[in-house]
Amino acid sequence: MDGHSTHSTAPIRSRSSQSPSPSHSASASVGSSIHKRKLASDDQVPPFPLSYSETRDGAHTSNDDLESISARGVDSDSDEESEEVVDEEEEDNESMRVFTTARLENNVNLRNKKLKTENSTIKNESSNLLETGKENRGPISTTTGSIPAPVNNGGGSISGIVVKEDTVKSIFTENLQTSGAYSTREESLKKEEEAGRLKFVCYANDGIDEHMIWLIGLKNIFARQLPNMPKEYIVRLVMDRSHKSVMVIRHNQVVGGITYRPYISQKFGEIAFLAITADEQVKGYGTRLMNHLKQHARDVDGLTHFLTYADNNAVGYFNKQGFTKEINLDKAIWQGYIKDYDGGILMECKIDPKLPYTDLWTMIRRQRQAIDEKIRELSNCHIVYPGIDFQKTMHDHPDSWPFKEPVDGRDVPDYYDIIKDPMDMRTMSKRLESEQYYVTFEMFVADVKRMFANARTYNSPDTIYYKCATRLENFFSLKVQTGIQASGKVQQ
Ligand SMILES: CC(=O)SCCNC(=O)CCNC(=O)[C@H](O)C(C)(C)COP(=O)(O)OP(=O)(O)OC[C@H]1O[C@@H](n2cnc3c(N)ncnc32)[C@H](O)[C@@H]1OP(=O)(O)O
Repeated sequence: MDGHSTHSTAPIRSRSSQSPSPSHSASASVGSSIHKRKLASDDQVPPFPLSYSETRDGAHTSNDDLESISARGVDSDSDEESEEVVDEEEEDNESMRVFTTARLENNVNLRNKKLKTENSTIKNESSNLLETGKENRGPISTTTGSIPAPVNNGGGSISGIVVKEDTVKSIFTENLQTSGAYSTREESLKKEEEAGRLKFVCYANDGIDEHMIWLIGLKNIFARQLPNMPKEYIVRLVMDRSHKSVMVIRHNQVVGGITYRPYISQKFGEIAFLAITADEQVKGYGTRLMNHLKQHARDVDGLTHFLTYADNNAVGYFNKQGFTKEINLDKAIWQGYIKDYDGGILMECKIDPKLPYTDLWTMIRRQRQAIDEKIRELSNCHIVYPGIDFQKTMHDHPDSWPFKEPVDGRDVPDYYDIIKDPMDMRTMSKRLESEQYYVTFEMFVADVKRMFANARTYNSPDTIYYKCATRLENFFSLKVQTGIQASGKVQQ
């Protein structure tokens, strides 16, 4: 089904006007980076559809599913004025309880047993939260079961394009220097993926128990990281069958994800929610997640663009992921399909038809290497000269004694009247030791030449000072010449 008719009759995409409950504000202390945006205030709370409603891309959403997953009705939450964080956690537990009851009661005992263990992971996570005020602290020791790897049924595990590994250096510090933080983080996360410790999966509400558990985990992260967003609304979109969620799973725990709605016929997707759990932010997960999302949305959904209302605080992150405030996508394609948020800025990202998003870092590294090679062809800036040992070269020479210290104006009263730009070896030593002053070899040579020129300006040719200056300068020039020739040989 296509067009706006569905939009007007089944407002699944509308966003509620529900003002954030105090519980959402209370949880603002939980995360290091809390999402401030909320739904536009003039919107109405969209009712759950009365029955299965067909969405534009043909997906179905069941009222019963949503209601059974949501712990409380929309009204109950919107009326509450003084909810505590504890209530929020209780709601999560309650949500899990209703979810498991609705979903799992018909399963065989063995299956139930297994899922109970899995649920205890999430429940333990909640109780852990009550104690620590933080979320998703990694695997919990009491957990004995593990959630089986999700099945790739078209939207499952996302794999990147394989790139030859031989160009990839493995030493972290070396990579940081040669490739920058982006590539280093991406490379290390890719290694985690290959080792099976990290995975990126994409699921919708497909009724498969394991997938539902992941989605509930993601919903919990959104609820805490986006405190101004009504939780029912989060549940609704995450569980809406026309939405998909790309999730980061580390050690079998959800640590973040993106929920988006692909508008297949219009070839664009709307990112509804995005969050990484507080403990794991700014470690590169958000970037890698976005790269997996782009690759999946392009290769599986056939999308060419993403739109999102980015929270003001997250605009910097979206910029770094290639989103701009300039919207190039024809308004007719998206207007009416996506919903305004207060405190959000509409941003767009064009998905490149060819880029290997999950292996961008190898491209960046290769481009960097190619540029380095070109610079080497065109300039000598990469050449590091062996260096001249200033102390040994000059200080030990028998003619250096007149130049070792600055001229004392008390001994030579008119010296500084005649020599306006004095120089001596002590001053040059200090400049050398600072490692800041002589940024080029030429600057060093200029100081040496000035020192000798000063000596010959102030003193007449028959003086010892004049003669010392000439002999020491000849010696120095010879050393420089020899040094340059030697470094030329080193390069060959
Ligand atoms: C549509 C929406 O849902 S908008 C709301 C977005 N979600 C939130 O704000 C919830 C709280 N925040 C989060 O969950 C996370 O911080 C995210 C999802 C925004 C980013 O995930 P992270 O894993 O922290 O991102 P990642 O580590 O990959 O950082 C990528 C880059 O973005 C920068 N960055 C991360 N978060 C932000 C931010 N809020 N503002 C500006 N820059 C940011 C990082 O410093 C890093 O920069 P670098 O590459 O120059 O070093």
